[in-house]
Amino acid sequence: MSASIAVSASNIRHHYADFQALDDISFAVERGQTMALLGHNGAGKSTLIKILLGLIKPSEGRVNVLGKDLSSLRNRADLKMGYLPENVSFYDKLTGKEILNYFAALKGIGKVRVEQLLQEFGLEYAQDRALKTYSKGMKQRLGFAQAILSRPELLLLDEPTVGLDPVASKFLYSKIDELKQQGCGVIVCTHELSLIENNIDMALILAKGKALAAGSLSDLRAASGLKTRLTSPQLLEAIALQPQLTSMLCDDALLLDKQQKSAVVKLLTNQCQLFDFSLKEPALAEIYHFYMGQCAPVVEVS
Ligand SMILES: Nc1ncnc2c1ncn2[C@@H]1O[C@H](COP(=O)(O)OP(=O)(O)OP(=O)(O)O)[C@@H](O)[C@H]1O
Repeated sequence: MSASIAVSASNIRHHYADFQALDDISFAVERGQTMALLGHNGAGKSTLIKILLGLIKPSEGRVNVLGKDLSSLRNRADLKMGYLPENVSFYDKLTGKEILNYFAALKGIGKVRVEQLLQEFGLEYAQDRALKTYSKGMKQRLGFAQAILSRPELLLLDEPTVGLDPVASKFLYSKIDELKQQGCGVIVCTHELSLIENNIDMALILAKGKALAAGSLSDLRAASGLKTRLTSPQLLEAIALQPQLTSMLCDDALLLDKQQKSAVVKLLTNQCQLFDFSLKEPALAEIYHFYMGQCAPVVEVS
């Protein structure tokens, strides 16, 4: 196992009684990389997170966290792993500082780190207030501070920005980026595709317990065959000069596959003197919907 791998899962299967929640899931996240864990409700994301945390044992398969095989590990607490659950819920009569001090004591971490985090997350002013007086964003920042108390080398985040305003979300992603730069591997489970798009290196898309796709964003984009959109205010004039482009026109854009892209850009700049154009690669949401469309419809049973 390479030392650069933060977490890897090999051929994970899990069933609850006779229901198969995960079917042959494999992936690896390197240190310094962020992987988005995506999928519909009930796809198996939380089950996978619980397996990575060692909270449930997979029916089959192996998990390696920071170079250690989870199944043979005696004390999971020794692993430098942080976790932010979907709904941060701490005892709300305690103050922010008491909560962090409580977790710090459990993990054998000194109070200086708590003070540093309260300051870093802009919670110093509210540190002596009971949690019940905190806003959603403040609770989330406190939850995130708790998750990184032990300076984790692997961080698992379940819907870290749900319900947060854009500034608060940006702040959390800037913190995630700092951790990445320090070599932390990060897995983010989220439905907020447009928000996470610029903050991830790879994605694992689950549907009904199976991996529909896994890899870097550019690999997923290429494998999907989704096209790049080229738009320009002078597009119609250019097409009048180069009528062979008409077949690529859809609505107000040229839809280009990987092979066509550089040839068309060359044609537009050299032959049509068109320099005012923009290229838009398929967004993560389009890629996600493309792969979801490959599997049979997901029926949600309540
Ligand atoms: N303890 C359990 N016992 C039986 N079935 C379970 C249990 N936990 C989860 N499941 C089932 O396993 C499947 C996957 O659930 P999981 O919570 O992992 O999905 P998810 O992708 O996290 O969904 P969501 O996005 O809604 O949180 C679902 O069909 C769920 O009903």
